[in-house]
Amino acid sequence: MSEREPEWLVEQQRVDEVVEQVERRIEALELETSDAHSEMVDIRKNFWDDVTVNFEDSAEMAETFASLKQQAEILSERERTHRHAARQLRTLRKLRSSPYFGRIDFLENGETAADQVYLGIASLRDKADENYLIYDWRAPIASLYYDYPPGPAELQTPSGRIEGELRLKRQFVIREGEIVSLFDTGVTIGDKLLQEVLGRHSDAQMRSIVGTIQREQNRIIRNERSRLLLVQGAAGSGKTSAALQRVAYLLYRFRGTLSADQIVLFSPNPMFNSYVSTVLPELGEENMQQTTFQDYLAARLGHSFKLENPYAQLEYALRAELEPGYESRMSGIRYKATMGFVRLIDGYLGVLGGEGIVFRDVRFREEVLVAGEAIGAYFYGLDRTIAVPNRMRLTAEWLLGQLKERQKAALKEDWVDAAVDLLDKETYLKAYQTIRRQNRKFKDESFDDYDRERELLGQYVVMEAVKPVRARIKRLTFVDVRSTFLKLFLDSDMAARAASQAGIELPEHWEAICKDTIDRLLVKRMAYEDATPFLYVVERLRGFQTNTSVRHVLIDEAQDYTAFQFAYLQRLFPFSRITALGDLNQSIQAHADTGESTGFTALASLYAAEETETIVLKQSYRSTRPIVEFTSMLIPGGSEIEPFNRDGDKPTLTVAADADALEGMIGERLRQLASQGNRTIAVICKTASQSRAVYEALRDGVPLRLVESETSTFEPGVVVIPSYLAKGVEFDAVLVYDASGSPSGYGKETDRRLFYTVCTRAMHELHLFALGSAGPFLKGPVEAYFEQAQQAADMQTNS
Ligand SMILES: Nc1ncnc2c1ncn2[C@@H]1O[C@H](COP(=O)(O)OP(=O)(O)OP(=O)(O)O)[C@@H](O)[C@H]1O
Repeated sequence: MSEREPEWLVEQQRVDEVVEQVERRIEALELETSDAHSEMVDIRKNFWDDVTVNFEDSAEMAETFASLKQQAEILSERERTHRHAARQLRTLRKLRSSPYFGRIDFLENGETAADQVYLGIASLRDKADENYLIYDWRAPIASLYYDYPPGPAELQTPSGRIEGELRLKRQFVIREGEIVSLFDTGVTIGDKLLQEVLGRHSDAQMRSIVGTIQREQNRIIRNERSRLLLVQGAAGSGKTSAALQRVAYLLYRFRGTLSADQIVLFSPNPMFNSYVSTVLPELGEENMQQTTFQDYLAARLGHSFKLENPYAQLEYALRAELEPGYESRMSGIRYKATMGFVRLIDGYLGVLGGEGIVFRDVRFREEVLVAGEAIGAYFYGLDRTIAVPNRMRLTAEWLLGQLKERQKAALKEDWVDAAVDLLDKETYLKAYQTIRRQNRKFKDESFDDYDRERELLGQYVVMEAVKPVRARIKRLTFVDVRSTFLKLFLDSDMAARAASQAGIELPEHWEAICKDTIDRLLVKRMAYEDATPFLYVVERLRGFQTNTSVRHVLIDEAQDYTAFQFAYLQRLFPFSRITALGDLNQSIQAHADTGESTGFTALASLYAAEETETIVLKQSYRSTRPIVEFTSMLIPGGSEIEPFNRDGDKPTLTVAADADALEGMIGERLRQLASQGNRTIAVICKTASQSRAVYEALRDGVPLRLVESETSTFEPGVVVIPSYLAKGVEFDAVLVYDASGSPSGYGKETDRRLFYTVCTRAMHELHLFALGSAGPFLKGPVEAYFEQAQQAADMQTNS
C-alpha cells in the first residue's frame, strides 16, 4: 500500500493518537519512577539513621536486628517497585516508537461488526481504561493473527471455541511513530514483511520475531499441554527464535505464578548466551536463567576430577585419528551416548542393590572407625526392599551413632588433655562461648573450677575433632562412587550381570571400551562421555539432588545431547516441562554417527506418548534461497527443506594451490564484504587450532577477532571461529575454510553434518575456500548450486 492511499492516512492518524497516549503514560510513569528513585536514594542515605543499633544485651540485639530487617525490607520493596516501573517505562518507550506491528479484523459468527485488533509487544488501554488500543501479542485473540490468513478462522478461549471470519490481516513497520510500510496479507500473497525483515543485515544480537511468527512456530510458542515438546527443525527454521518467544509467552500467560528464574535455557556455549540475551528484554521481559550443560557438570565434578569439555572431546574426534587408542575411545564415546548404555547402567544399579557397592573406611583421627567392609555388611543387611538412597541414609544414621560412641570414649584419652594444653587464647574464648551456648546449666563460675574447666574444654576439643567426620558421613562420602563406577568396567562378571539384569547384550567393543575408561578414571580424568553417567550413578546411589522450583527447561541444539544427559535432566528437574529443539542433520558431537538411538531420538522414549508433542519445522528462514538450495544438497532428505523465497547470489567456491594464496583471497573477500555493509562476517574453520592459524595469517590485513571456547560475547565485525562454536548463531556472510577433502577439511562421511552446519550459518552470502581441490561434498549434482570462482583462483595461480 502506498503512502498516498487514504487507508494509509487513516492508519497514520491512529498511530499518532496512540503515540500521544503512550507519551502521556510515559510522562506519568517518569514522574513516578523519579519519585520512587529519590525515595530509594533517601532510604539508602539515611539507612543507619532510622535504625537503632544497640548490641549491649541479647534483648537489645534482637531489637537491633528486627529494626535492621524492617529497614532492609522497606528498601527492597521500593527497589522492586522501581525496577518494575523502569521495565514498564522501557516497554512504553518501545511502544512510542513502534506501537504495533499487526492488525486483524475479526467478524465473529452471529455478529454484525468486525472487531479491530491491533497487536504490539504489550497491551495498552485507552484513557477511559475501557478499550484496548493495543493487544499484547500473547493475548489469546492474537493467535488469529499468527494462525490464519484472511478467511474462516477460529479461536480457542478458556470459555470455548469462537468461530468467525478474518476479514483483514494487516502488517505494519512503524519507526519513530511513522508508518514505514504497510501490507495487507491475502491468501496467496507471500509474506512481504518477512521478506523485509529477513533481508536486513544482522545487528549481531538475535532479534525478536514477534511481528512475523509463523503458524508452526506459534504452536511451539503457545504449547501449554505437553510435558515434552520436541521440535525437529531444519537449520534456520526458527527453533531458537520460537524457544525465546515461548519463554516470553509463558511469562505472560502465567504472570504471577511463573517467574523468569523458574525457566532454564540450556545453550550450546557461553557466546550463544550473549547472542540471545537481548530478545526477552526487548519484549519487556526478564531473561530466564541461562546455562550450558558443561557448566552444570563443572560445578558438580570440577573439584574432584580433571573434567574434559565437549569441545575438547570433539577436537579429539576430529584430529586424533592417528593416535593410539583412537578407535577404542571413539567406540566408547558412541556407545555411551546410546539408550543401551542407560539401560546397562540401570541394570548395574539393580545389581548394586543386592551387592557390589564399594564403601570407604570411616576414619576418626587417622584411625579406622568403621571399616568399609563393615559398612557394606550393615548396608546389605538392611531390608532390600528399601530404596538404595534410603538405605544409605539409614547407614549414615548408624555411622553417626558409632561416631557418638567414639566421641564419648575419646573424652578420656590422653590426646584430649594435650590438645587442651595447646589451646591458644582465641580458641579458648571460642570454646568458652560455644560451651556457654550449648550448656544451659553452665554458669560463668564453672570456669573457676579447674577440673570442670578441663572437662568442658576436653568436650570442646573432641567435638571439634568429630565435626568434619560427622559432616562427611552426612554427605555420604563413605560411598566410594568412583570405585563402584569403575567396577562395572573392571569386573567382567559384574558387567555381564548388569547386562543380563537389563536384558541387553554388551557391545562388540566392550573390552576396549573398558580399558579406555579405566585408564582415565584411575588417574581422576573424567572424559566428557563418562561425566553424566558417573553423576547419574552418584545420584542414584546417594539420592537425586533435584531442582523442584524450575518449571520449564528449554534445551537448544538438543541433537548434541546423549540419551544419558536427557535421562539425567529428566530426573534433575522432576517438575519441569521440557522443550527440546534440535536438528539431526546438525548433530556434530563425536557420538553422533552411531547407528543406535542416541539422545534426541531416544528422548521421546523417556516420556509417555500422550505427554509428548512433536513439531517439525521445514521452512528455513535464515538464508537466501540460493544458499538453502545449495545446503539442502549436502544432506540426505535435504529436498524436504523449504527455502523462504529471498533472493541472493549463489554460493561461491574458490580453490587455491597453497595456504598463502588462499589466505590472500580470503583477506580480499573479507574487505569486499565489509565494504558492502555486511556487519557480521565469519571465517569458519574446522578446529580451534586451524582457527588460530588462520587468525594469525589474516590479522595484519583485516581487523578481526578470534572466537575460542571461553569467548562469552557475540559482537559485530569479522570473526574467525571453529565450526562447533558457530552452532546456533548466524552471520551476514560466511567464509568456509577449508572446503577441501583433506583431513583439515571436510572429506569423510562423518564430516558431512559438520560441513552442513557450517554452511547453514550464512544469511546473505556464502563463500567456500578450498586448499588444493574441492572436497567430496562439493562434487556431483551439487555443482549446479554454486559458482566456481575460477577467476580469482586463476589470478592467484598465475601471479
Ligand atoms: N517467523 C520469523 N520471522 C522472522 N524471522 C525469523 C522467523 N523465524 C526465523 N527467523 C529468522 O531466521 C533466522 C534463524 O532463526 P533461528 O536461529 O531461530 O533458527 P534455528 O532453527 O534455531 O537455526 P539453527 O538450528 O540453524 O541454529 C534468525 O535470523 C531468525 O530471526
